[in-house]
Amino acid sequence: MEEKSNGPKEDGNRRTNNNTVIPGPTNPMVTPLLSDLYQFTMAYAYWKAGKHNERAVFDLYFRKNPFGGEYTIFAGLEECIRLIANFKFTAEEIAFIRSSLPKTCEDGFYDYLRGVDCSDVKVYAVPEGSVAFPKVPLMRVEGPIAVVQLVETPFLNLINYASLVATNSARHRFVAGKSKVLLEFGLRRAQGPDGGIGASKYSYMGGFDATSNVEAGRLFGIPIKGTHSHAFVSSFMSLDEIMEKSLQSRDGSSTCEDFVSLVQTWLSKIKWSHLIQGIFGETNESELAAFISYALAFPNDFLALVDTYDVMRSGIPNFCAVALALNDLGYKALGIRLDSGDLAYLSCETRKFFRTIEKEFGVPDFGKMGITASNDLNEETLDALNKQGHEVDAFGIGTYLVTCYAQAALGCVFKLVEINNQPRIKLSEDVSKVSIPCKKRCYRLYGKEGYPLVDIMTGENEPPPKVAERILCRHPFSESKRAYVVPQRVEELLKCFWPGSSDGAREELPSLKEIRDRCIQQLEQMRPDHMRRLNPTPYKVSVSAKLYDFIHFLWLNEAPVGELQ
Ligand SMILES: Nc1ncnc2c1ncn2[C@@H]1O[C@H](COP(=O)(O)OP(=O)(O)OP(=O)(O)O)[C@@H](O)[C@H]1O
Ligand SMILES: O=P(O)(O)OC[C@H]1O[C@H](OP(=O)(O)OP(=O)(O)O)[C@H](O)[C@@H]1O
Ligand SMILES: O=C(O)c1cccnc1
Ligand SMILES: [Mg+2]
Repeated sequence: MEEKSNGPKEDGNRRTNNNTVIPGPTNPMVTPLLSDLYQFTMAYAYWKAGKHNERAVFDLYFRKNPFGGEYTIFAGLEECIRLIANFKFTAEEIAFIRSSLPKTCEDGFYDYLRGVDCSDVKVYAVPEGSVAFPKVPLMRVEGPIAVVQLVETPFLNLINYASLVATNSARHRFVAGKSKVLLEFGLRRAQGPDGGIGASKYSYMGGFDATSNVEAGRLFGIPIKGTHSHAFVSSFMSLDEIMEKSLQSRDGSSTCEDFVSLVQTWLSKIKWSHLIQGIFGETNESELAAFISYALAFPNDFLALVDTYDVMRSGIPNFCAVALALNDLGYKALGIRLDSGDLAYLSCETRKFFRTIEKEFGVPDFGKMGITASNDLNEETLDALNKQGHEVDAFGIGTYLVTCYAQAALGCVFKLVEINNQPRIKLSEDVSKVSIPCKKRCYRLYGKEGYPLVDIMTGENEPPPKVAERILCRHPFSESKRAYVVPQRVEELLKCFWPGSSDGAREELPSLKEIRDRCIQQLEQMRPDHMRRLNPTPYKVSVSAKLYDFIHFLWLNEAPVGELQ
């Protein structure tokens, strides 16, 4: 009989050497089989050649920042650590691999796979939520070559979209400005369930405030927020539909028996008021019925979608009538949502209307009523709205954010940089695709004004850059590009997040909120010219003089000399 399961622990979660439990990946589809077939065929060929336990070092990095920008947010690390902490093939998985590889593959390989885990693997990484730059390793994965290659594909899968959408979120936040509320509304348009969950998690990490995705709220503790849809408004036909018309005052001291009449009285007062007279005539009654019903359901959280029929002639006056009636009973309405039309113009007109109400009826703060806008928003439309001037307090953003419409993928790669202590290089006609060999250390050097100046990679055994000591930073491939830097602060970038079963210390996995705070803090400390949307200044990524010389020595060594006939 086949053994039932050889998973790590009865509860499926792996206990680490410092005895904390690291749960499995959030998505149960993330298993050791969530990899490319070629990782398994190579594993077999390594095993057959007796090479499978050779010690390899791989770097995971990207070559170019996304969205035409000059920075990237690193995200997805925790899910990678969850995968390797629990990396173990089940009997069923091994049976499937056996059925998928050629019959000629020897049984010993499957015995080997049965014993594979990541206790001999080490993962060094930049903390999740960090601002990161091209070519600098986001992760360095060391271990037996066959095992490390098996995790290449899931690691890239877990990092690429996560980092792309976190960066997209940070870019939307940058344009919207700190004071605006950003709501992620993308679940319905996301690339499947995992795309939707990932979008909510990593948009929050990148600086969004909340999501409409309830499951993401449950899984990650992200604040969940929402309004209502046009369907709710158009489902009502008339005020006669409202059967239960009473509403208790907020403090419970009295009850308004006919809230509908109270609203109608207010609508009439608004219509004939001195400052508003003539702006609107008859509003849409079915819309009013929808608003009243929503207010009766949520007197403390009343919010209305005002663009189903006509924003200024119906939605806004109807909303104000309900909000004023609620105000009589001690409740404070939250505001409105605009989902079509010219959002700059409509938000300004709406604000004027609210201020007029405040003045006319002496209701404090009515002019500050919340205005949410949505409808195919993206970086460009946010920028256009800013330039025109608008009165929106919160933006609901879906499709463009979660699908990363402006750029399909980040393009992180996983490259072998060392095997059995021998540095390896991958050459290319395209210099930007030449890999940087060696097991490396990476540092961020900060200048006098507190901004990061340059990232520098050195060989593993080189002495680290020191504060107040001049160091030569060289472009990895361009001979003439170099600069001396005297750092005021030196930050080592790669930290050990998975020491395997070795005694090394392991960085704790921070909460999502802590990662988000780190991300926001890191973005704030960047020099503004790296962050601007139009022609941002590239951030410098460099290597030490010693590593530079070694790269070029290896390059010459590995590149065949051409022959001219
Ligand atoms: N002031 C503005 N400046 C720039 N873009 C805007 C402005 N206001 C709205 N937009 C954007 O313009 C687009 C308008 O979409 P569209 O032309 O489909 O009209 P709509 O308002 O959605 O109409 P509909 O009533 O059919 O829903 C949206 O992407 C929206 O984000
Ligand atoms: O526009 P997005 O950035 O994707 O944000 C989410 C959108 O989803 C909802 O409506 P939906 O698009 O389903 O219908 P509608 O366009 O007809 O309002 C909502 O009203 C937003 O407009
Ligand atoms: O709550 C909302 O307003 C919402 C949620 C998802 C998509 N569009 C809007
Ligand atoms: Mg839409």
